[in-house]
Formats: sequence, structure tokens, C-alpha cells
Amino acid sequence: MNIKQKIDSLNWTEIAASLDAKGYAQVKGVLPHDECERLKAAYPNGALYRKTVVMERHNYGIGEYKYFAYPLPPVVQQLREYVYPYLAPVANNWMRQLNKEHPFPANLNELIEHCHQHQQTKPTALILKYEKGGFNAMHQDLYGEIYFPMQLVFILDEPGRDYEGGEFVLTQQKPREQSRAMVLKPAQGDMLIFTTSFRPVKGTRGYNRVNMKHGVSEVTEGKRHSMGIIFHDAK
Ligand SMILES: O=C(O)CCC(=O)C(=O)O
Ligand SMILES: [Fe+2]
Repeated sequence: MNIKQKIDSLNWTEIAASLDAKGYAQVKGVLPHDECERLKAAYPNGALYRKTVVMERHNYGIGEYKYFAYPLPPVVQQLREYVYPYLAPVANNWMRQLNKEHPFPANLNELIEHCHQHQQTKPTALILKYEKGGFNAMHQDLYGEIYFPMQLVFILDEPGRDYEGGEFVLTQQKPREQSRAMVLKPAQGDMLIFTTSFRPVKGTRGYNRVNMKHGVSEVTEGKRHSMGIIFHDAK
């Protein structure tokens, strides 16, 4: 099965229901083992990236990440392009529930064009590496005025074999409530889809905007790599 067939074969009804109910979906076994290993092996290949960020220098956590340059590696481009059309209707439904205008276009090219018109021209797909003691502080990935409200993370290492700890953590902050944490333990090749910053939650009088952040708990052994796909471009 190629990547297009794999994405098309996923149960998008179930995924959309999970996104609506919880603000995230964990989709098992999307990236084959070999593809995960190839992406990891290419981490040192400087020609693929536009920028390296050492997380501790910015108090983002402990670890390192690199933003891919355009043109993105084919597998990254394909995942970004093929997943997007399935998420646009979910995002548009969220926007309607929160009374926001400007529906998102049906395909990625149009979204990227829209970003470019707003001086957001830099690719945001990235690969992250955490070693023992590494973590990613709770955050949101907004890169400008234009943003798509959901993003992807692919786990490139196998927990229990390649690393320990390093869970994917989401926190949800409802107005006037303490924040609530959700902890995911994805396997190598799993795809996480989650809200970039907010989601609608039904209240007694319509839908309320609830803020969410994501991060990674401490890696206690080994190394953990992940690949993130954000759909909007950055300024
Ligand atoms: O390493 C992870 O699982 C999280 C990465 C992340 O924060 C992102 O891709 O936006
Ligand atoms: Fe992030």
C-alpha cells in the first residue's frame, strides 16, 4: 500500500468523531517501520533543513528540532497533502460552532497560497530529537495570522525498545477550571492528530472555545524522534 492508499483507507469517520469529542485522535500504524527509520537516519543531513532549534536556549524544553526546507522530502509532502482534505471539513465545522468566518479551503495548495499572501512562506514541518532527560514544554504552534487548527505528529521510535518515558501530553484549559491532562503512549509509526490551540466544547448555551496545549514528558531512557506536520507556513 502506498501512502495515498494508506491515508485513504483510514476510518475518517471515527477519527473525526474522536477529534470532535476529545480534540485529538491516535491513529495506529500509519508510517511503515522503514519510513520511520529513513526519516531518523536523515536527521544529520543538513541539506534537508532550513533551521535548527536547540530547545534549552529558548526554554522550550530539552532537545533539538529542525525545520525541513522546501521542497519537503516526498513522504512529508505527501502526508501533509493527503491528510489535509480529510481535516478541512472537521476544522470548518469547529469554526462554524465557534461563529468564526473564513472557512478553510478544501485542499492544501489553496491554504499555502493564502499563507503566502500573508507573508507566511516558510515550511513548518519538523523533526524532533530528545535524548535521555529531554522533554518538550507545553506549548501551541502558531506561526502567524493564518493558522489551521489541527496538526500531526508521527512517532519515529518504539517506546519500550528505543526509549522510556517521553509520553505525548495534552492539556485542556476550560474557562474558570483547572487544566486537565491527557497522556498518550503512541507506538512507532502512529499518527497523532490534535488541535493546535483550541477546540469547541458544547456547553449549556452553545459551544465554548477551550484552549489546548501539547508537549512531551521527560524521556527517561534512550532517544525519541518524532516528525511534526503543521499545515500553515510560518512568517
Ligand atoms: O515530539 C512530539 O511528540 C511533539 C512535537 C511537537 O510539539 C510538534 O510537532 O509540534
Ligand atoms: Fe508542537
